[in-house]
Amino acid sequence: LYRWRNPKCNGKLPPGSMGFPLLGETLQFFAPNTSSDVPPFIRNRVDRYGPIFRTSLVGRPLIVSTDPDFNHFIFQQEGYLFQSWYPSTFTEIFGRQNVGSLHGFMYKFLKNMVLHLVGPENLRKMISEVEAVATTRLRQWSCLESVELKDETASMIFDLTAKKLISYDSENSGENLRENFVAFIQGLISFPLNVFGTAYNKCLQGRKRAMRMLKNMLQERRANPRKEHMDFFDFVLEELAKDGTLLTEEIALDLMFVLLFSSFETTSIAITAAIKFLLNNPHVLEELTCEHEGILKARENPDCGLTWGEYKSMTFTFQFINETVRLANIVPGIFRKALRDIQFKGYTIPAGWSVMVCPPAVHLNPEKYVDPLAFNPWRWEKCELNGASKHFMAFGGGMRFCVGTDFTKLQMAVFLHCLVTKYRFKAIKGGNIVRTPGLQFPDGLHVQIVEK
Ligand code: HEM
Repeated sequence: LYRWRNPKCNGKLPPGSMGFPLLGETLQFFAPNTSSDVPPFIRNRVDRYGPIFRTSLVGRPLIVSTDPDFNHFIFQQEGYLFQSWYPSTFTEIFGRQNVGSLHGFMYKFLKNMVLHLVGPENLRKMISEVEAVATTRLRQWSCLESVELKDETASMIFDLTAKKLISYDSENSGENLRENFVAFIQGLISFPLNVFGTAYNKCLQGRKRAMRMLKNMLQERRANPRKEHMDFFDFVLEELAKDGTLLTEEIALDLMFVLLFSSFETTSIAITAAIKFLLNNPHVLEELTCEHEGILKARENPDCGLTWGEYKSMTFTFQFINETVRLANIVPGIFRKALRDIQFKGYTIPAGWSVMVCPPAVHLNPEKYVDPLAFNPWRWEKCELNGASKHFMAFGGGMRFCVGTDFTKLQMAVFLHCLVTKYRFKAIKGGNIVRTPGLQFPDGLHVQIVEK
């Protein structure tokens, strides 16, 4: 018990409690809460121990940071003192000595891939596609009494994203890839008890089935290769054919899984949260509608679709998006591992310990955001809206800054344009905030959408 509570350290550990042996403080950490504020687990410990504290989750020692300087340091030291987490298969395949170089390679591969597929050049071409999808979905939804917004937007965004990244077309596919992701997500940050019926078990099963589908798709593509590189599979097959590549089929499938997951779930939560904020703040809806109606009025040819110039002119919309992701805190924790003993502000973080940067604490800091729980897009007026800072990390920071940010913003802005110019909407039921340490969203928000 003494050793559990006082882990070995060549210096002074940050203060905190390691909880009970093995269990640590896992149960307290997983307790859901319904506030938009900093999770009570974090708030209570910051009050007691200060902005950097230690704890233990699911058997692993963890340092939690709400300190802007330490967060910044962690992001800047990516690959040197800290490393982000990737699915475990590659450690098993390669053994410990190669993990560093493989990790760097995987990161670059993933980043280049996303930039190829949904980077600036392709985004321009994508506007009309996103507009067409949003228009069709909204028309369908307006024929229904009400829609469960989170699920419907997730299905819309998944179709858009999976089509871009892996040419997956849900309508022409027998098995439903998204359903497997849903099972995976629901148990992603749950207590790791792998027995039939638990969320964790469903999560593992969902991942297994999704991986099997991706594997079949890759094999099909291998049998029918294409000349032009248009999606993730094309790039993977090219890389696999190279001599001396670090990529294996297994790693490629892992990356594909991570990418699909990190792209569609986040964006659909962001859109659902955006609508929830619009419902609660009619004056914001008014300003947003005004901006988008202005775009239509200024258009010379009313039959034309949205243009890149029009998209870039949506100043208030970009402020609105930033405020949405600040308050929604879609990614509640960003995890790293310390590669060696690290000294910071008099504390020592032992090598091998996990570190969690806590964006909600940063985004709800009253010293940086006046009245932090108020939804106020105007607070972003004249602020830099792209990139990250010590006080804004909804899309991460440093080397690992989200490569899908522009794609997400485009999808959100175009969807909002279609919504506010043609439809009215009202809440029918649900929509309370339910937060767990995993992904979080307004729970079961049903809205009715009617044509103007
Ligand atoms: C609202 C939407 C989104 C949010 C809030 C979000 C958030 C984040 C955050 C916080 C990180 C940093 C993770 C870390 O440092 O460990 C990240 C990285 C990343 N995101 Fe996003 N993201 C969003 C949308 C997307 C989309 C649409 C894509 C792909 C098309 C995407 C692909 C990625 C990739 C590839 C990384 C880098 C992963 C790595 O370096 O290991 N994200 N995102």
